[in-house]
Amino acid sequence: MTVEQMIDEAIKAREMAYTPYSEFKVGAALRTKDGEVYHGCNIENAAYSMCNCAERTALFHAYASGKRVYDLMVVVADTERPVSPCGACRQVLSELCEPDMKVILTNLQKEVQETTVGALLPGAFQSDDLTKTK
Ligand SMILES: O=c1ccn([C@H]2C[C@H](O)[C@@H](CO)O2)c(=O)[nH]1
Ligand SMILES: [Zn+2]
Repeated sequence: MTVEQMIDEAIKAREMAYTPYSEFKVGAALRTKDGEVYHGCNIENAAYSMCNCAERTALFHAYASGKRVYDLMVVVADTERPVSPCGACRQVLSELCEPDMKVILTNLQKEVQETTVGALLPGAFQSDDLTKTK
């Protein structure tokens, strides 16, 4: 699937969002190395801290389906500039995706900002940071 098709997939995924509190819909499309596409949308909750972002929905869907290697995520929202992923999603992406994986941030006008997982969160907390002194 091309980048242009992936953007359209993320736009379609956005329509599935459940956002009664923020009314801010976000969509994500994650392409696996073997060419499959997993969709995500944000899903909110009356207990606000339980809201799950589109990026994590897509990644957890792919991971739970047994897919482990990804080469592109597209994220879209109805924003003036390409949408900016939150810190929690940057952290989760840095755990489960390669640092050089491409991430395309966009909006409904299809203005594109291209970045990578590593560039989104330099200095991410990683498993080797769990090493204790004794
Ligand atoms: O990159 C982003 C930014 C925000 N949200 C969601 C979380 C919440 O449901 C709403 C407002 O923050 O948008 C995402 O899904 N992805
Ligand atoms: Zn997020």
